[in-house]
Amino acid sequence: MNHKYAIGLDYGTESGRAVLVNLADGTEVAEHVTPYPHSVIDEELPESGIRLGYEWALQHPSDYLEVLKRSVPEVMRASGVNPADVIGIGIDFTACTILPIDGEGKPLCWHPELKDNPHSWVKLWKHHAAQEEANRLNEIAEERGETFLPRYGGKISSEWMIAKVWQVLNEAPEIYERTDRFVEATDWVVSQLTGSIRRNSCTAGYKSIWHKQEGYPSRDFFRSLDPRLEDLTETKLRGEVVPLGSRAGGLTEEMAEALGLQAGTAVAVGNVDAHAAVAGVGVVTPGKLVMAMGTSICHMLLASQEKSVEGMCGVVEDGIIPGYFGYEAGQSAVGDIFAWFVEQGVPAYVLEAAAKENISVHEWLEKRASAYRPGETGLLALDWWNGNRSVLVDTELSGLIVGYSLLTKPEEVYRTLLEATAFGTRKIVEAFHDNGLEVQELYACGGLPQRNRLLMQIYADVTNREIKIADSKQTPALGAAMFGAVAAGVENGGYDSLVEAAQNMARVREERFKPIPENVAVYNRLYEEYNRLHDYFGRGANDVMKRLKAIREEARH
Ligand SMILES: Nc1ncnc2c1ncn2[C@@H]1O[C@H](COP(=O)(O)OP(=O)(O)O)[C@@H](O)[C@H]1O
Ligand SMILES: O=C(CO)[C@@H](O)[C@@H](O)COP(=O)(O)O
Repeated sequence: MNHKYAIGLDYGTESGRAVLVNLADGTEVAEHVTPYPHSVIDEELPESGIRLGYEWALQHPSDYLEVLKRSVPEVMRASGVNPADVIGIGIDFTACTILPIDGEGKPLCWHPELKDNPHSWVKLWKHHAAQEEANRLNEIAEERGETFLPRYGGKISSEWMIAKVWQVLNEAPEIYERTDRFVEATDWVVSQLTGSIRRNSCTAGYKSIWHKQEGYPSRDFFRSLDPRLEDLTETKLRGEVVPLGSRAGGLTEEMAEALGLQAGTAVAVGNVDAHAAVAGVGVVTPGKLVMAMGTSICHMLLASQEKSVEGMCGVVEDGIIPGYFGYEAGQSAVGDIFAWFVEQGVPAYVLEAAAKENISVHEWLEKRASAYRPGETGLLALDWWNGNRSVLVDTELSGLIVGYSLLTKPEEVYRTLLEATAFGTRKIVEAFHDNGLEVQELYACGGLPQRNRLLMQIYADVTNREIKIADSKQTPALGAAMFGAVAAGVENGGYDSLVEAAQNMARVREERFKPIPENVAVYNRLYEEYNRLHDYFGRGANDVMKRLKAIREEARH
């Protein structure tokens, strides 16, 4: 039998990977990861060493091309598959990760005369320096009674397109002026493959306030933000918005040669990592919440109706799986918090003990932390090390741990951080469920479920729900490959619809994490305490976290 294949390209926060997938059953035939040579640029610009502000997070667009040029030929070489049998390519990316480009599609930071200006670079999803713009945008939208606000849980995030673009305008008007278009990185990479820019409906909907029926907010709204933004959507955000699952174009001759594929191979319109993962775990119906668990968590849910839910990131028609309203919520740091603790918070004896046992520090801490019963540490944390995405939508909030004593051990703190992120997820699950969007079961994918069993048991206990785990280690890439297969179409050996692709290609593991009743009971009590802290520090009763940030800013200048 002559098998057909698609390549899924998954662009994460630290690295990008290519996965070659057999379209008959979703088998991942070969995969290759390329760490971004410049990683996350959050302290100083490459070469010039120009210092960046506190909440900045940039990337180098050349790193994205490096992923294509290293990882695609590598999966082709390793698999030995004939390029003629690779019929589609799909891409998923972190979002909202944006860059300013010139009229030829070239990133502004590639221009020697602009590269020393930090605003000419890619702003990564976790760039949080546009909070002032986001606050102002939300105030104005609320005053004007803008109807788009409820679709975004009442607040537009500083992580998203309009706040980031407005920051460029405020702080570097010359860069704004030179920008022909601001584009999502996912659309830019697709344009590098096909030769033309097509904006995808997913990032347009979730991150750029675009609506299938209503389009972008009015000129009047943008003028009320800043008269210079009045024509933003017709100029620097211009471009047809194309539904997810469509074909963006065919691979150019030049790219085909560089990647070892055939020119004309179907390329799907860009997608978001977490969103591609929903198809990747085979969820194509309502009631199943998918958690893409990595440096952050994105929570995705399908429904047949549009409802308002506090603090959700957005509801977009056809935004995840065509035919449904797709809901997204999230936590802006999860694995990142554990990484922070491992890198900054553990004493030397832990590092030595882990090295002696030949396991990672995470594994060492997990093993020790597993010996504790829920509640036994006496500690409780608020998981806001990178602000709060849902349900408070406030990047100015920060982390907190209560209950330290002279006896507190590193593994207890680690366990507390795992638990805090689980409480953050429960808050999101309840926000959906209490607003009439039922959440019956949880599906988990991403790097964390594969690496930390204690974490997954805690999530099952805290949410009191069974969790199914994706079989694939590369679920977003598998999902992206499905979009590639749909872009190619059944006539080329692909699929007619995403539902069909998911039915044939997606898998979850047999093993499930089930809630343990006695743990659930203790976590219910701890969650009440979490909720009290959450509302006290997060809803204005005590803005100490914001005051501390303001004092820090003053001290730094
Ligand atoms: N054993 C572990 N337990 C908990 N977290 C871990 C473990 N190993 C790695 N991590 C965290 O996983 C995160 C990376 O997740 P991954 O899904 O691979 O990346 P991304 O979110 O960039 O796609 C990092 O933040 C890291 O701290
Ligand atoms: O916000 C989104 C999607 O909307 C993510 O791209 C962002 O949180 C980054 O995800 P990762 O943690 O890198 O998987």
